[in-house]
Amino acid sequence: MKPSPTIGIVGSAGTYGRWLRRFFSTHLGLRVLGHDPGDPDADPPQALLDQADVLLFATPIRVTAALIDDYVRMSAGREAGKLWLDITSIKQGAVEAMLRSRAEVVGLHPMTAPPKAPTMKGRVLVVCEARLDRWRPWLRSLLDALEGECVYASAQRHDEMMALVQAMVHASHLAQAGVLEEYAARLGGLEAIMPFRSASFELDVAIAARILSLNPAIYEEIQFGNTHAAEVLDRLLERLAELRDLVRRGDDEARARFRERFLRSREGFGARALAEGNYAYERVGYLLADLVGSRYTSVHLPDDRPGSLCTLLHVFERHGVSLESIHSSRTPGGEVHFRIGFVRGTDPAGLAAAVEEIGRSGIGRVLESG
Ligand SMILES: NC(=O)c1ccc[n+]([C@@H]2O[C@H](COP(=O)([O-])OP(=O)(O)OC[C@H]3O[C@@H](n4cnc5c(N)ncnc54)[C@H](O)[C@@H]3O)[C@@H](O)[C@H]2O)c1
Ligand SMILES: O=C(O)C(=O)C[C@]1(C(=O)O)C=C[C@@H](O)C=C1
Repeated sequence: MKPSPTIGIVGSAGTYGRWLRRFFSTHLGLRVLGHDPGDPDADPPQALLDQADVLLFATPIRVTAALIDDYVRMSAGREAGKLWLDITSIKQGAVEAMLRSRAEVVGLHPMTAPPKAPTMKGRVLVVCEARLDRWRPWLRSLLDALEGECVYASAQRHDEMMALVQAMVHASHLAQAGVLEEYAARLGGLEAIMPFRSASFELDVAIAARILSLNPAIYEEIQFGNTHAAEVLDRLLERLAELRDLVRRGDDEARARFRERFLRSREGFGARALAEGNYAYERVGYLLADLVGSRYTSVHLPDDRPGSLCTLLHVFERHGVSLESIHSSRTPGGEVHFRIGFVRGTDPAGLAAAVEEIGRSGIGRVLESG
């Protein structure tokens, strides 16, 4: 095992492949080779098999196990002593295929689309250690550098969990999106419904929109490629059908049954999960409320040093502008920015002067102001 291994990424031109290439080369300073039929300048598979100490598969779920089998055949034993990784959303097929090689094998699953940030800080990363020995210290250093919240599981347990965490969640939101589409003609589309939103509705629509915006092949495969998904969908459908039947019946007995069968889930959740979930919801609710506030300024601070936020806030203080909220986020390009909300009745002239000073002095770059 080398301290600075060469990385080979299969699927290097894909959404995650590109993020990983940047992570390994820029963040870790490692040499990276990549193969992808979508990139005419990519390295041939043989170069990866010859030169890469760590081979990582970041390819479409549906083809990954068969592709790994091809690499096992092409590698013909050269992989002994090396480390093979994959990031497929369904782990059993890919991990079993990698185990047919002679390499050490770890399956990874980032529980997020590629972040705008350079690492996985704050995101969950599932780690399936299938055959790990000499590469263990390097894997540890990789996981540390990724800064994700690691959870360890066998590939089978991962897939069982994902039937709940992904297949059920995606299916429920895709079903909601379909119902909203059906009602759209009568009610005037989502634009007509949104003004009536609750925070729950807004979040559910955001989740559906997120799913519908990302790679459709991933969402298809998470339903069709996870052998545990159909059973979870059966359970979900049974619950919904039972609820529908009770609501149609509508008598006191049906209501009592609803309370017992549905609202009693609070006991199953347990006091702690209820309290934590409820608190998380409230925090997100405040965040959503802050983000729709119409008096705000979004500022990127180019000078990443202690005290630069304080300097920015002093500008508002000097111009007599009171802040109501402040949140950090990232632009689609990945730049950290602060969205600052102002109290009702803020003097527009004072605010304009503060915004002007921030831009002119170079303290920050004003991205948006409302
Ligand atoms: N995007 C996400 O949100 C996300 C999150 C977690 C895990 N994943 C997993 O990451 C993997 C890649 O997802 P993605 O979103 O980057 O998909 P993608 O479609 O953007 O990228 C896949 C890449 O694989 C390439 N490819 C196809 N066949 C190949 C072959 N024979 N050899 C080499 N490359 C080949 C494609 O040309 C493409 O560039 C999937 O297994 C997915 O489950 C994705
Ligand atoms: O949209 C996101 O950032 C996601 O979390 C994507 C998501 C998910 O919806 O579960 C989708 C596929 C990946 O396997 C991991 C996570």
